[in-house]
Amino acid sequence: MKVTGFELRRIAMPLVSPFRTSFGVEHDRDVLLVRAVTEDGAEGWGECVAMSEPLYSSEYVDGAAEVIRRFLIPAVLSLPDADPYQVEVPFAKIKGHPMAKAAVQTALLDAKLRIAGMPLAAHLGAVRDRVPAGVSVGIMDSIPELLEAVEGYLAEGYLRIKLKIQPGWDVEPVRAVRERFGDILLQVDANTAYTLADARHLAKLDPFELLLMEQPLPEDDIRGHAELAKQVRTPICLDESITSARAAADAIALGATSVVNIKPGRVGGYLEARRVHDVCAANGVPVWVGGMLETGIGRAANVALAALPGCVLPGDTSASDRYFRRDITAPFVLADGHLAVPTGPGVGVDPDPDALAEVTTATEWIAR
Ligand SMILES: CSCC[C@@H](NC(=O)CCC(=O)O)C(=O)O
Ligand SMILES: [Mg+2]
Repeated sequence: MKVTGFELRRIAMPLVSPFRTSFGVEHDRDVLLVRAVTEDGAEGWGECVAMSEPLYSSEYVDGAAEVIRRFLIPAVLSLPDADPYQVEVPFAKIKGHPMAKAAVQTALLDAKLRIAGMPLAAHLGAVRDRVPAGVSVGIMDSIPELLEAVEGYLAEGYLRIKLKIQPGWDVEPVRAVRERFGDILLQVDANTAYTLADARHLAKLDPFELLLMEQPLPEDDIRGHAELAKQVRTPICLDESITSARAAADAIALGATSVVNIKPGRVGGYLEARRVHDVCAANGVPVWVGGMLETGIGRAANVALAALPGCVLPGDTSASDRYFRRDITAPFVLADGHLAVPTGPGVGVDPDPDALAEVTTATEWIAR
């Protein structure tokens, strides 16, 4: 596949409501989209999930754009065949920047699959045509406000609730949700906000029968998570720590995780995400697909990934209106608590030109 060039397009997507986590509050998404254009006029899209600031991980959107512009696109254009599998060879020489790599690789994968007329879901090995939807609920100013938000999401049909937690906002909100809504599927995500010294406190979550406790400790504290897993009954689920299939294998072998949140941007793309899925499946570790507040482009690809056999838990694959008043693609809409897996070739969705124009803040074309 010969690529003539790439478009880097920045879009500003306001959130329908602030989204608060242990590392900050998001009011809008400054998103970098990558569009690959091939010699015979095909195109493919990839969404870079890096946030505006390096708070979830070390990547941030301006930095990702620079790495894509200066290093990743030249690496692709230097290849005789801009194949998404082949670009992993030169990309491996460039240290880090998985979200930037994922955006470029996904644009190439989308183009390749559109040319072949193959849906991404089929290419990845999907076994379902719809996936159960969970929803991530941010830290709120009060318990009543939290209960109102959870009630709304349950009424919309979400099949699993995830609560963001941090020191000072953990046991009580979980207790309140459990007491109000009974035995719903419920889990928490700390985004690395605790230390091993908090083990006895985190064990206070055990009576609430949570599905999992996501990334309680810093992303590089694998030993700490293995120790914490011996002190709490709630299953530990790693997110930020799982940067590759090898990292997943190591964390599982060391007893640091018994569930894994798969995020293609965090591991460098959908091909590595499938490898993480396969390593976890081989070890009997359940996985689910996480989210980075993606637009319909990234959401479509995540829903395809969530249809793989090892994805046995609802993911953070919510409807478009969880975050956006208007998506840049046809919106993903909840149906009986599920999202339909796109059936079109590639990621299976296309940006609506008018919607895209409305939110575009910058665009640049980078050619051979
Ligand atoms: C701005 S927080 C992004 C990372 C966070 N993502 C979510 O909570 C789900 C977001 C979504 O629904 O896309 C996580 O650590 O899992
Ligand atoms: Mg998380």
